[in-house]
Amino acid sequence: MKRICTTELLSKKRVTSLRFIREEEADKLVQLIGRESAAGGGGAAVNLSRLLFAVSNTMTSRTAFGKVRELEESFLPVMHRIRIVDEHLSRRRRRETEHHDIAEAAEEDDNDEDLVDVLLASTNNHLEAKAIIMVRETSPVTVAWAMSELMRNPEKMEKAQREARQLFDRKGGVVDESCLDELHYLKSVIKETLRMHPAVPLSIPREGVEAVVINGYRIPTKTRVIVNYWAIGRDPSYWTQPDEFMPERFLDSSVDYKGFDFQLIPFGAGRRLCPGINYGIAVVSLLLANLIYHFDWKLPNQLKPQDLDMFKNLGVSASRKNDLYLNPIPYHAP
Ligand code: HEM
Repeated sequence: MKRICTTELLSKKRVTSLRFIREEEADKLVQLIGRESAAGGGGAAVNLSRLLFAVSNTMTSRTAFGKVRELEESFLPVMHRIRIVDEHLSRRRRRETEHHDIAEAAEEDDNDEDLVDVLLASTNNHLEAKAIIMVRETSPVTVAWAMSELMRNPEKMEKAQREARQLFDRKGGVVDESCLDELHYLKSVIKETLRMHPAVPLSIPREGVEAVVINGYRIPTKTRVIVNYWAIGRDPSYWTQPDEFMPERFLDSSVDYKGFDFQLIPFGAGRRLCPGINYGIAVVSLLLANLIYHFDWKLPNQLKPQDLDMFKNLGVSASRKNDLYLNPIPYHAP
C-alpha cells in the first residue's frame, strides 16, 4: 500500500503529470451537480459529502490504476482492520455519551482492547490501514469542512468567490490547475480549514526508541505517544480566537502546513510527514475552486448560516457527522 502511494500516486512528477485526470473529474463533478440540482424541477439540494467522496475515489483510482475501480477492491486485506478500529471508536463514543463522563467510560473500557492495542496488534500493517483511510477520505473530508465553514461565514464565501471569479472569468470560465497558485484567499481558506478540522485528528500511536525530556516531561523508552493535531490547531497560546474561522490570519503570514511550523501540522511532521501532501492539496484546491467558482450555494430549508451543524464523526479520520446538503445555483461567466 505504502509502495503504491509513494511510487504510483504521490511522487511530485506523477502528481503534476496526471493533473489532467483531476481536471477531467472535477469538471464531471460540476456537470453532475448541475444535473442533480436540475432534476426534479430545478433547485434541489445535493448531497455534497457523497459527491465529493465519489469524485475523490474516482480521481485516486484513475491516478493509481489508470481506470475507475473501487479502492477497497485493491486493498481488501486491510479493510477488516479499519472496520475493527472504527467499530471500537464508535463503541467508546457511545459509552462516553451514555456516561457523560470520559473517565467512567474509560474505566469500563479497561476490559476491552484499547484503540492503541488494536492498532499496534497489527504492527506490520496498521500503516496500511491508516493509509487507505488517507487515500479515500482525507481530501473529500477537508473540502466538505471548507464548504461548511464558508457556508457559516457568507462574507468569507463571497470573498473567495470574488477572487476565483476575477481569475477564471478571464480564462473563459475554465477552472484548471495552471493558476490555482494565484488564489491567495482560497489558499488561506484551506490552511484555516486544516487548522480547525484536520482530517486526521490524531497521529498513529508510536513508541519512543529512547528516553527523551520534552518541556520538562520525561518520556521513557517505549512510551506510546500520540500527537493530537486537532488540539495543536486550537491551542490559544498559538492562535487568537482559535474557534473562529478566520482565513485572513494566514494572508500576511508565512505559517504553512508543510511540517516546519509546529503550530500547524495537519499533515504531521518530520519522518512521518504525510507522503500524500502534494496530491491531497492538489485535489482539495481544485475541487474547492470549482465548487465556489461554478455555483452560488444556499443552505436548504431556509437554514440560517449559524445553524448549520458542525458535528464531527470521530473515527480514524474526522469527517462531518451528518452529510452536507446544499442548494447549488449555477454561475455563468459574463
Ligand atoms: C487533506 C489531505 C490529507 C491530510 C490532512 C493528511 C494527513 C496525514 C497525517 C496527519 C499523517 C501522519 C499520521 C501520523 O502522524 O501518524 C498522514 C500520513 C499518511 N498519509 Fe496523509 N493526509 C492527507 C492526504 C493523503 C493522501 C491523498 C494520501 C495518499 C494518496 C495520503 C497518504 C498517507 C500515508 C500513506 C500516510 C502514512 C505515512 C507514514 O506514516 O509513513 N495522505 N497523513
